[in-house]
Amino acid sequence: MSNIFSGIKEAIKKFLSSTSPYEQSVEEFIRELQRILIKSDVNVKVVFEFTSKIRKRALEEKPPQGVSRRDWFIKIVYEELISLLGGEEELNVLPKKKPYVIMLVGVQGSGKTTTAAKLAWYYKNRGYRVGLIAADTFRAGAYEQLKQLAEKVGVEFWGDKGLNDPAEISRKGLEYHLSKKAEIIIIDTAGRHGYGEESKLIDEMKAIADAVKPDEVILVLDASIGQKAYDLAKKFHEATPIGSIIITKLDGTAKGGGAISAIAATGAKVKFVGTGEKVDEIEPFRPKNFASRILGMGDIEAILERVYSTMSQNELEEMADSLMSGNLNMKLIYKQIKQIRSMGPIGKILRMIPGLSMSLPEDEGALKVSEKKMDMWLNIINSMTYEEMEKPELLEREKSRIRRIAIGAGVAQEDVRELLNYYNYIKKLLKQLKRRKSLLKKFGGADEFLEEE
Ligand SMILES: Nc1nc2c(ncn2[C@@H]2O[C@H](COP(=O)(O)OP(=O)(O)OP(=O)(O)O)[C@@H](O)[C@H]2O)c(=O)[nH]1
Repeated sequence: MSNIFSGIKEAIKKFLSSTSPYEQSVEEFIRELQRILIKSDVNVKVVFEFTSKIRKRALEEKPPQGVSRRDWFIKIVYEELISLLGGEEELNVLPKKKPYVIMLVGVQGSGKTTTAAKLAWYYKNRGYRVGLIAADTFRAGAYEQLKQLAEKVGVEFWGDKGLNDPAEISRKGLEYHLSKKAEIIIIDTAGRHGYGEESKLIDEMKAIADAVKPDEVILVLDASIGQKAYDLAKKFHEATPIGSIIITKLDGTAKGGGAISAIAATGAKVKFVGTGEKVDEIEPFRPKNFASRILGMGDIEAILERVYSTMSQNELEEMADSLMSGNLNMKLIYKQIKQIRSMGPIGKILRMIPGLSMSLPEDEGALKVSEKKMDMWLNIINSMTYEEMEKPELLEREKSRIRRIAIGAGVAQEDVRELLNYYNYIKKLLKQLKRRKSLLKKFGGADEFLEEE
């Protein structure tokens, strides 16, 4: 099966093993990528925007020292794919307010009814009181289906088979659930009005939205929807502003490209994905995971790891340089603490300074700081004035500053003093290291000499 997943993986393999010049390999990869995406039902406009971004970056960006252009290119593709899928950030799927009214829209069979129940299950399990409303008056079975699912999940249900105006049903349902103190109310709407009656469906969505003023309209899309997705998403979006998207049936063999187009058409982000028919088969969408899956993470993991570790190595070196240039202040300490989690402790940075690694104390205990303490210290530095950050010595001279900073950061004065001690320790250490380095320089062959020491 040549789908979006296997196709792109194959193209990457070809790109990495190609012996053509870099620019030519990029062009070849891009042409292949366009072909795969269009075949997987991604809208043509979306495809060209996406690939021209990749091409531009691939030709303009210069990889940092130690990273090959081909590895850097893979990183570009990975990042652009994540951005196409909605960006690095995971969406917050919990409601911003209570009560929160969600209206599900989408064409017939996309999985709205099932998804309504899945959402009810998801939120109920996170402690919310959920209510469901059956406002699909077109499909005869929809009412019973949702009612049964509501029972299965164990949430309140509202529907009225005697009514045939979905807006009225929704309004009454909302009243009912509010009287029951529901915190999240989910409305399942119709997906069809009969052949060629699309405009009627869109009018109906508008009427429901007018009646209940939903906090969020979610477009439910079947992953296999195909080329129609882009236009369809646009149409729904014009009637009721789509806040987010749920892609269903991602467990199937769908090509999945249509869903990507819909994301681009609405500018909305994917909130959840459905991965099966059961009510618990729903999960928040993670663009990063999905991008990895498309690219075949196993294959590119080593490359990305190489690129990112070389990048942090370069940053480490930069920091070592600025430490050695002598202007140690709290801003530098702040920056260092912020990066410590991804790069390692200051001891590691100091060890990178050429020729000085051997001069560091064996026991790095004094250089180690717990994560909790790091957060506290960041707080403390944030409570300093710019002048104090530049010249921490001011705190030694005027003790009232310590008190003010402690109050500002909500910590004890002792904690401020401890940070100051750490700062003084690093300062002393740097001074020793510098003296040693200049002495060795004076007598020649410093670096090599030290390395052999
Ligand atoms: N494999 C799989 N099947 C799903 C998923 N979500 C829904 N389905 C199935 O898709 C079919 C249609 O789902 P419904 O929830 O009835 O669709 P609907 O959008 O409410 O349909 P209308 O009421 O006609 O608009 C059902 O057989 C569901 O079991 C999913 O994530 N994975």
